[in-house]
Amino acid sequence: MAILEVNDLSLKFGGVKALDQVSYHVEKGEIFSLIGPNGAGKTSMLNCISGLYTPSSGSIKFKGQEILGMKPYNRTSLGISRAFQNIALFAHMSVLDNLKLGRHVRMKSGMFKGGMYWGGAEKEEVSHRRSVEQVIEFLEMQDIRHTPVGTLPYGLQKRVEVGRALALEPELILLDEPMAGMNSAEKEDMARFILDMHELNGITVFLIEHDMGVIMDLSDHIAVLDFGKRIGFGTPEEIQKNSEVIRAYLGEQEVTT
Ligand SMILES: Nc1ncnc2c1ncn2[C@@H]1O[C@H](COP(=O)(O)OP(=O)(O)OP(=O)(O)O)[C@@H](O)[C@H]1O
Repeated sequence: MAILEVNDLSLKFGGVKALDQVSYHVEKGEIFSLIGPNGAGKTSMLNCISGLYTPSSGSIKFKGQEILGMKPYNRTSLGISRAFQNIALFAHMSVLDNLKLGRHVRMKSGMFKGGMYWGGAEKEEVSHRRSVEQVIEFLEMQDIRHTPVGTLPYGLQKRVEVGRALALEPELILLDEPMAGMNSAEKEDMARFILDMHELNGITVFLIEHDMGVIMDLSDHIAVLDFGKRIGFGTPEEIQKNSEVIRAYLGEQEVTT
């Protein structure tokens, strides 16, 4: 069953077609990757799914429901969360507080509502805490729980950014280059976390990544963009044999699977 269906999606910036009638679908429970050269439209696609950009035409359905026109926080409530390419955390706050705040600002009771319905807010606080603790354990961040995020090495900051999205308990997690700038040990850890979130927690993973070894190893299906157009869609084997993809992108990449 498709958890996400993107149909004929187009997005324009002035004369630039960032996305040009792109269609594909993501199966529930799979690891799906979107690849392509710099400027191909990958981040723009994530921005359309998470609600930061409004496409000029087309449709995006999550679990059969049209989500275009919905506010980003409503998409989060439905079960979509996102880790940003450029880390979107509060540098002076601890890992724990960043994860808690991530949930507070994106989930039901705001501070005002919390003050009015104390019982509800208290229950919610307990559920925030439980979810955040689970994420800290899952991503092996116990040792750094009280460390200000800004003092952590880059690879760990990326891990906290992924944790912030995971703490929202998504059904679909959007990961924008979660391994960019990491060394190979950090990449291996992140690849393991991605596999575990998918295998142990049944989360559907939507991944943007430039490391083709990682992509070919992890993905169930891949879509390829070039200048805003979809030039390939299939399994890693099919994508590696696709002559248009090889010409536009893979030819210049090192694929070590
Ligand atoms: N807010 C914006 N305003 C104007 N143009 C934009 C905006 N966002 C993206 N674009 C343009 O849309 C096209 C696609 O950019 P996008 O960032 O989505 O590509 P990408 O595949 O994610 O690239 P990269 O791999 O470098 O992150 C580019 O031509 C880019 O300049």
